Amino acid sequence: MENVVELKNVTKKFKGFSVENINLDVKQGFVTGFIGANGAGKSTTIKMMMNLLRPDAGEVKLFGLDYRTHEKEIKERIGFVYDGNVFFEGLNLKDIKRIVGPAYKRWDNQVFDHYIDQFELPLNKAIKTFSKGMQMKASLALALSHHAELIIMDEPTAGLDPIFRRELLALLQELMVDENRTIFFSTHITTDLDRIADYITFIQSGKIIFNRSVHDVAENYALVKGGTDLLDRDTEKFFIQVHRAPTGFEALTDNIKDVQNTFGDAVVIEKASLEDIMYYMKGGVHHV
Ligand SMILES: Nc1ncnc2c1ncn2[C@@H]1O[C@H](COP(=O)(O)OP(=O)(O)OP(=O)(O)O)[C@@H](O)[C@H]1O
Repeated sequence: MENVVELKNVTKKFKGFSVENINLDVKQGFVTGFIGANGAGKSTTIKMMMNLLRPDAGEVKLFGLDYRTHEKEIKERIGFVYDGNVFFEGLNLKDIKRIVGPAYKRWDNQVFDHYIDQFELPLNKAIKTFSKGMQMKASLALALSHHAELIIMDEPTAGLDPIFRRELLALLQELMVDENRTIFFSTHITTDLDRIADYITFIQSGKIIFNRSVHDVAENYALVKGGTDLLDRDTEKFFIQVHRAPTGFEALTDNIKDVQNTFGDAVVIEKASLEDIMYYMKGGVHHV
């Protein structure tokens, strides 16, 4: 299986925060969702993928190529969507089409017009008058109009109303009919990922905790509920984090087999959602 993005031992240090020694492969032909708490390092990682930030150490490769020698070729093949305003504020979409289009070899006016129409965006109004959601749509229309193989998005659903959010997810699914296409996007709305993601990358405090298929995540993690009398030094080792309440405990495990063998019917084992996993792993992964 080919990787369209490869980060090898990538480190970026800021004052008070660093992305440490990240290794991350993004697989071609799949949708990967990038999750993590506020300030976990998602945007920093994405910026390094886009060469908007240079790592202090390590290697960043897109399509097996290095930005130092193939920047233009790499950028031709990526569609980038992010929250910040990428456009000159005074310009309208007609101007932007005229300016951005010729910069790409595979720019397709017809596709651009199609999305502008579908997203109901005005061509003649200055971008600065657009709402946040409209700006995101405009950014998306531009990213989709040059037949990009890899779509990288930093929180594309932020600021979108629930209806358009669903439409966007349906659109992304349609795009994936092209088997060579890859989508990598960060989000806080983990239910978006239930709909379309094949892989989940989870970052916490600048470290990649896992990069696994949705199936693997579902198979490996579970929520366990039971009476606190079941907990002792030995049994607590099965859990990543335990929350105690007067009515009993609730815990996340990545060791479902041992939990089943030890507790049998004395506990309830439930599917852990991505939110559950993020919540219980907050503050670091440590077996209690
Ligand atoms: N240019 C910079 N200079 C100094 N610190 C920075 C810089 N860019 C990011 N940081 C810090 O790095 C940390 C990670 O930020 P980042 O934007 O990557 O997080 P994130 O996971 O995208 O968060 P959010 O979900 O809130 O968007 C934060 O503590 C932020 O303050």
